[in-house]
Amino acid sequence: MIEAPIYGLILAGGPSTRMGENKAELIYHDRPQWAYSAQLIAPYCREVYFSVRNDDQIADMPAELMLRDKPNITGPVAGILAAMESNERAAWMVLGIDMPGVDRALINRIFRQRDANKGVTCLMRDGKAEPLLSIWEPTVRDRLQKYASSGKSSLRQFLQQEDIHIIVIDDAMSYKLDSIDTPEERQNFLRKGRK
Ligand SMILES: Nc1nc2c(ncn2[C@@H]2O[C@H](COP(=O)(O)OP(=O)(O)OP(=O)(O)O)[C@@H](O)[C@H]2O)c(=O)[nH]1
Repeated sequence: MIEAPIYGLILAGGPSTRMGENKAELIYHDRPQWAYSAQLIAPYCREVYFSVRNDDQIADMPAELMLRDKPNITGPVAGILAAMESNERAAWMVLGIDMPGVDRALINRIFRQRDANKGVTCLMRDGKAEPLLSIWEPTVRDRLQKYASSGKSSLRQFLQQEDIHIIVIDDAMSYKLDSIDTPEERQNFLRKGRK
């Protein structure tokens, strides 16, 4: 089987309500998190795009790299579907914008252990699949479209009904996948590298 080429998708379309400022623009590693996330996955991807709800959401982000959400769908599903429909032959490596603990070792692991025969390759921690660091194959598109058009928007729920490839993360490393959603979690992360 010929594996689909991987493109990158940084999910950056959330309203960041709990943080109170756009999580994509926060500085963690000496640069805005959108730029850091893209640099992290770029070596594994043909191109990296940013998934946004509208064009003017994030300062300094190159407009030609923004992929707008599919209308009438809410949440990250709208971004993943828009990407899958923009290039139907691509596999998409998806990374949430609010996971500053994700490092090259984790990206390398999912890339190397990808199973393109399954619809989605996903990391798992604490017994749960983590949809915000995952690889989506083109074969899953139709089912995701149907799922979204029935009004559902939970990525985790979608993954539960799919035959996915799971990569289990060691308990000691699972904190790296934490999303940093509040100012308090951010302060902790900046102080001690975890929330
Ligand atoms: N493209 C796109 N990405 C989204 C959308 N909603 C959330 N995301 C992304 O999905 C990831 C997880 O988002 P959440 O933490 O659930 O939501 P959030 O807006 O970031 O934060 P809250 O408003 O505080 O819940 C982040 O990378 C978000 O940028 C959306 O409607 N469109």
